[in-house]
Amino acid sequence: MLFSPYTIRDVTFKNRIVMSPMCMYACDREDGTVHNWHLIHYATRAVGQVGLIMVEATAVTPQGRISSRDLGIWDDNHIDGLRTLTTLVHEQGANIGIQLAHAGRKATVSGEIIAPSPIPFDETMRTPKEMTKEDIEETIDAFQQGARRAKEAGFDVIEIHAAHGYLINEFLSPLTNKRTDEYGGENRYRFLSEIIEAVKEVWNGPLFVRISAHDYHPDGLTVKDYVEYAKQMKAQGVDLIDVSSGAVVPAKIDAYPGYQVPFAETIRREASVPTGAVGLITSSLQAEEILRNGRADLIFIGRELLRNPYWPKTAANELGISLEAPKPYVRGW
Ligand SMILES: Cc1cc2nc3c(=O)[nH]c(=O)nc-3n(C[C@H](O)[C@H](O)[C@H](O)COP(=O)(O)O)c2cc1C
Repeated sequence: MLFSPYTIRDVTFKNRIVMSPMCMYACDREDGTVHNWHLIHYATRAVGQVGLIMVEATAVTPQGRISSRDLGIWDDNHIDGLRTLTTLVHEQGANIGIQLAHAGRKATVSGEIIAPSPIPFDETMRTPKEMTKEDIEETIDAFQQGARRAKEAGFDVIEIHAAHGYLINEFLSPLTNKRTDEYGGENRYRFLSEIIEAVKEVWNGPLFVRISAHDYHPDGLTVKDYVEYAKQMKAQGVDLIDVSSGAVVPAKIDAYPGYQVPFAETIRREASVPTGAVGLITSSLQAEEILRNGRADLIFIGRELLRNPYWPKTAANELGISLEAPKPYVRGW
């Protein structure tokens, strides 16, 4: 299963292994352009036979960066570097996606930060400005422009980052969205819904959304709420939900191998939508179990792929599968 192809729309990934989006804070200037370092980092995982490389959270506005070293997609000047990246990864036989992101109240860049409501993340962070209707419209447009640039740069997949307490997640959760207008209360899903619509106007390829399926707070959301959100995403044409959890508010999370898989499984079963599982999945047998039991459709691997860019080869060896050598031919692969 782990090494069987998977097709979404017109794109077929050669296996079910996805490099989970991971910010590397590696831009050497503050303009968000791709650096040679990114080319080496991602292309190495493509040589390592990852099926789909998901590029890290990439900011749709300068103000939406987690840090000043984040990758950006807020300007047409970003397209060339991103196109070099997609070309290199394609040459090595992998698919490549990009995670479009806005950090909201968790942005650490200088200047004003924005959020649905003026509540800081914790006592160390600044109080964000409550977004006006105009801010909301501009941000939705920034996601659309980001999607257009991603298409021009040759990406195969777009993932909207709606997890980990960043801007979209802040709209979804009642802990961070105290608005009384049409984006609050019962309508906390509206902001994400309008972003999905805007992205789909310019993008008809595979569309993923990453969610945090649990707020780990007594007044926050749980996977039950996310099943309802997932049904709406599916109805809007989202192809796969990448299921993570937490970080809307500071919380202590009991993380153990595969701890988020039950969320991916529940959403897959109850919303009838493909899911990706992520979180301390480090062994091929664990990945096979998840896929064979229909708990998720794709396996997102994070830190294990930082430690071992050739993890798919390790996994294939464990499963007794021989992989085609990367090109040009690698002796002893
Ligand atoms: C250094 C680092 C950077 C990360 N950056 C992102 C990111 O840009 N977007 C995102 O959705 N998750 C991000 N994550 C979370 C990972 O994608 C993944 O969900 C998490 O590490 C759990 O998977 P793992 O146990 O396989 O590492 C990051 C994690 C790490 C360790």
